[in-house]
Amino acid sequence: MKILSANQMRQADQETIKNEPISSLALMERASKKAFYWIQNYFAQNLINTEFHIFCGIGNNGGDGLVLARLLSNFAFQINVYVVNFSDKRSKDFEANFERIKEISNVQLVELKEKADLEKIIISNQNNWIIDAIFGYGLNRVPEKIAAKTIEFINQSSNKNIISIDIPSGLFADENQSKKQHFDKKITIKAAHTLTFQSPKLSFFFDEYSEFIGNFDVLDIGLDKNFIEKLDSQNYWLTPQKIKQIYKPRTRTGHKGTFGHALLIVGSYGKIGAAQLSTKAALRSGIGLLSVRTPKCGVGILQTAIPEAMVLVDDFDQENKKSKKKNKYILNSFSDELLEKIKDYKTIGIGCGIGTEKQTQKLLLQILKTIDYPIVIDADALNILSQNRNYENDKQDWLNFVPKNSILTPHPKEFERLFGKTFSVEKRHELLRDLAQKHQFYILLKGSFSALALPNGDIYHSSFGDIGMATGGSGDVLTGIITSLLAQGYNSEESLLLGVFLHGKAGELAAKNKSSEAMLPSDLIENICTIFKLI
Ligand SMILES: NC(=O)C1=CN([C@@H]2O[C@H](COP(=O)(O)OP(=O)(O)OC[C@H]3O[C@@H](n4cnc5c(N)ncnc54)[C@H](OP(=O)(O)O)[C@@H]3O)[C@@H](O)[C@H]2O)[C@@H](O)CC1
Ligand SMILES: [K+]
Repeated sequence: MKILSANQMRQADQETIKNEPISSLALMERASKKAFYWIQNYFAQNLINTEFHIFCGIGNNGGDGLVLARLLSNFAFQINVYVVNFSDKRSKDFEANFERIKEISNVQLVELKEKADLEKIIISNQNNWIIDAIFGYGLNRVPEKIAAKTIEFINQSSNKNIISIDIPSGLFADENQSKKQHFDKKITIKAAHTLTFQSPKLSFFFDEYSEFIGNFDVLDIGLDKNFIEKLDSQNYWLTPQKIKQIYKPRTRTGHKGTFGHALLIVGSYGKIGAAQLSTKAALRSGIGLLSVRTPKCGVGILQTAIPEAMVLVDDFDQENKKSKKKNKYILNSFSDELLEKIKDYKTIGIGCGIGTEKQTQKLLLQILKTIDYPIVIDADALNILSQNRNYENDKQDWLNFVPKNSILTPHPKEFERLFGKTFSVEKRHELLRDLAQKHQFYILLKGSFSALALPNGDIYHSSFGDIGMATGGSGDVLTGIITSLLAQGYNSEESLLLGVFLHGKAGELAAKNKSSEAMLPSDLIENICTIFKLI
């Protein structure tokens, strides 16, 4: 699904009004009704006992708050509406709804002009909920005066039951909105739920902002689909619908060769667990044949634990004879014969638990210089790349040896080591896009919302997953999955998107069954089976 900018939302709003046609007042009613239905469904029988405190700005976000107040007044116990008078420029549709709300008896209307007005507000924790309709996508500078005071007041209230309409007030929908000002943490609503209209906003996908957004739901308010189709956007939200288009169900015919043969280069002494996790995950994700290269010390462990995997043992003994330096605890560089062999694999996944020893560095360089097919580069392989950046001489910058269409999977720290620090998350987002375009590879920036940057400049954002996945080993599982999909003939884009989906959904299921605290990366591997069946 396209992620629309605030400007595009405004255009879509105008086009819908013109083409449907519908008045802007009726569109506001329709949008707010969607929010009302969500609330009705969420509270169910409790709605009648709930007291709402609805803080409304004076623009259309505030207008939504007023409509919501009117609709809720038929069901809820008590409604308090506070109009935050941060400006005299009340919108037309706000005014229209303001006139209507005055007539409703169980709605208490309070106008806020200065800090002293806030001191009179009492919000208890018992069955009291706050609705934030102060600013929507129209926010274009950091709130001040009464708007700032109100937001601080809400955040300081002990009541954390906050629902934000469209976007938490104080947060910019996207960087273009902000006139280059950075948002102020203290003056941004911390919502438990955000009910957003038509399209999620870009800022929802930055981990740094998730404490403000809480859980978000996108409400379809029927904006002009044809117009949205034509809008240019390079930001997407990864949806199950997209995954359905990618997934290729298997037919009756086919053999193990049909589903590809990959090589995983993983593990070192003390990190054979990483090798096991990536290997198991690759096998569970449908690969035809899997070979694993792991240090000699890991061979027995791997062969015992995972009989389905083949271990590439060629040249271990030969190498040991040749050079005393070769060591059984780390991944050593390959012999020429072995290097010749690796040209035949469909793909390679390299990095999980490999360490950054000199010999292992040499191995990575050999691989990058030998093959021309896309591979998956993770963890220590990324760290090795970052130790071998050369900004003066392109020919010595290892990043330039990465085969086109390969997939790099850094977490934010690895990203920073590899590509440098950025001033803000928005800048990092643009850097991510530029890098994928410049180098023509895929970058998966991992996080609780992962960003998947494609060489054509598009970025997909994934909201699949669970906080329980933030643990050692989770990334190894993902590398195994993506390598497996690449080997099966999914192209790099498909492997990346489908891989992130399988991994994220497997994590959600693990959290559901075992809790975010107790789940393990091994649980993700077991759950891949169920997730395949759900696509
Ligand atoms: N998309 C859709 O189709 C639909 C959208 N709908 C709703 O409309 C919302 C957008 O409404 P909106 O454009 O009226 O802007 P909103 O966020 O209410 O702000 C009001 C005004 O505040 C001002 N302002 C900005 N920053 C400021 C600051 N720091 N301190 C003080 N003032 C500040 C700024 O005006 P300015 O002063 O810059 O001229 C701005 O115009 C949207 O989020 C959704 O809830 C639905 O109703 C129907 C369908
Ligand atoms: K809001």
